[in-house]
Amino acid sequence: MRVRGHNGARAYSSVVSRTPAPWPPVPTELPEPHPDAPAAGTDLPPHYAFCFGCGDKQGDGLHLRAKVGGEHTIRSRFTVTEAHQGAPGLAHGGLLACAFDEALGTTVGHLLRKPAVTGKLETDFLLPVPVGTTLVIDAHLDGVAGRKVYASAEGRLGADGPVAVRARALFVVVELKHFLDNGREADLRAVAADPSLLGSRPVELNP
Ligand SMILES: CCCCCCCC/C=C\CCCCCCCC(=O)SCCNC(=O)CCNC(=O)[C@H](O)C(C)(C)COP(=O)(O)OP(=O)(O)OC[C@H]1O[C@@H](n2cnc3c(N)ncnc32)[C@H](O)[C@@H]1OP(=O)(O)O
Repeated sequence: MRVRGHNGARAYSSVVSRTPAPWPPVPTELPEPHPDAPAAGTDLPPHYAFCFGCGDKQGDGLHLRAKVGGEHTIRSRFTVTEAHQGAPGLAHGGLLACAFDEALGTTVGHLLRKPAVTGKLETDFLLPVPVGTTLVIDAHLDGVAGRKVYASAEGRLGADGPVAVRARALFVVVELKHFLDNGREADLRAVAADPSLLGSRPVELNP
């Protein structure tokens, strides 16, 4: 969207501007790591076996794998397959956004040890990502303001390659009730019957 400033000069809304808005957009605090947060170097299990981002039981999913980097960072990887194409031989942008949603959500969930959902997700696609590429995503917890959690990430074409995608997101901390009230009953029952479907959430689900 193009808008005009008070002086008549052309200005662009943040939707199309390449000049990043201040981030985080509100004053935040960076919390101490949660005492139960996994240590640096820990390989994280998929959080849900049927998750499109990380689940083992989701055939054409992204199968993202994550490892804790430091107090406020997690590194994730996924390899683009033929099932992830948008244009011939190139990753679909929406699937890349999904990978960042997963990588950022994993960072928030594991480092804060609180359930949170994506409220807003913004992506900058800087380079095409070919099929066969392993995208290496470094995600950072940037700050917390009440229930709002801000996180950002950059994804490289291989560990030492150029940055192809950047993302910034707002997650909102929710009660577990959010999932119980809104999830499909059959899926909640399946999880209650087989808690191993949830990789890292030691809670009882008894719908
Ligand atoms: C014991 C636990 C242990 C944990 C262990 C962790 C291991 C797990 C590891 C891994 C985790 C998973 C990784 C998965 C990653 C993928 C995640 C997804 O894709 S989630 C699916 C997509 N997202 C949705 O479906 C949300 C749908 N939206 C909603 O349900 C609501 O809108 C919700 C909850 C986001 C907010 O609703 P309200 O009624 O609760 O709260 P309101 O007051 O509206 O918002 C709270 C604050 O946030 C701001 N806000 C909300 N949405 C906003 C937006 N889009 N833009 C800007 N601000 C927003 C509001 O302005 C408000 O701010 P003010 O407190 O007033 O300052």
